[in-house]
Amino acid sequence: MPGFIADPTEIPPFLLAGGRSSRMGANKAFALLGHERLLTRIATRIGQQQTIPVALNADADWLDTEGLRLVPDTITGKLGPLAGVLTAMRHAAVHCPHASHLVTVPIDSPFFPIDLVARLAEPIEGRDDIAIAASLGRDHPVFGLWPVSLADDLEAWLLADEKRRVRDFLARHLVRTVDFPAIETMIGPLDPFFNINTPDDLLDAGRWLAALESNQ
Ligand SMILES: Nc1nc2c(ncn2[C@@H]2O[C@H](COP(=O)(O)OP(=O)(O)OP(=O)(O)O)[C@@H](O)[C@H]2O)c(=O)[nH]1
Ligand SMILES: [Mg+2]
Repeated sequence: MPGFIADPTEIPPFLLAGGRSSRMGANKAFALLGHERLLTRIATRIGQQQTIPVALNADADWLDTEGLRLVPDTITGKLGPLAGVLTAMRHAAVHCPHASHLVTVPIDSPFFPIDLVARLAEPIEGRDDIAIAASLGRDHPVFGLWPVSLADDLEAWLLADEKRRVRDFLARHLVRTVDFPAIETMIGPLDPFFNINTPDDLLDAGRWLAALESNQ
């Protein structure tokens, strides 16, 4: 029996790339993993699960969006990933008026599960429920299903809460956490939400990619 979300493939997807990449020292979206940019890899990976084109949440001055629709933050000041989530909510409300939820993925986690959206949708029971991913005992709220209905609440909270900790926002709402297992590889278990922040992380990601490719 389908749950509240009848067809997860119809959830609009947003790629969060509005950060500063300060630890990387250069825009992470254009970093190469294997022969591919992170932007290409992540957009393809989330896009192949969804029927609605991927929107790119990034700064308004990006010239190279690989054909993705650019959706800059609706509030200024680089207020963190939830500013991207708010932007996605506002965009979905206008452009996908039938969607109760949208899905976000960050620009820097190249190995996320391909059944991400279907699994996040399973526990949603109502229009105001949030679902986030977890693995190995850690939450990854940048991988989330977010209700369009929470836009005003999120905007008010972002403007009022100086710390803007994601977990403090989540504590105000009903959150379903979906746990994903590690991926077994020749060089050990890989966290599916392995996240690239630094040049060293990018090198590690290259090793994980090679290990995954030899799995196949
Ligand atoms: N829209 C938007 N997205 C953000 C913002 N800050 C971070 N993000 C995104 O949230 C995700 C996780 O952020 P981080 O891993 O800290 O990436 P980052 O902020 O670019 O990198 P650092 O500057 O090194 O912290 C990434 O996909 C970022 O692009 C923001 O102010 N606005
Ligand atoms: Mg950051």
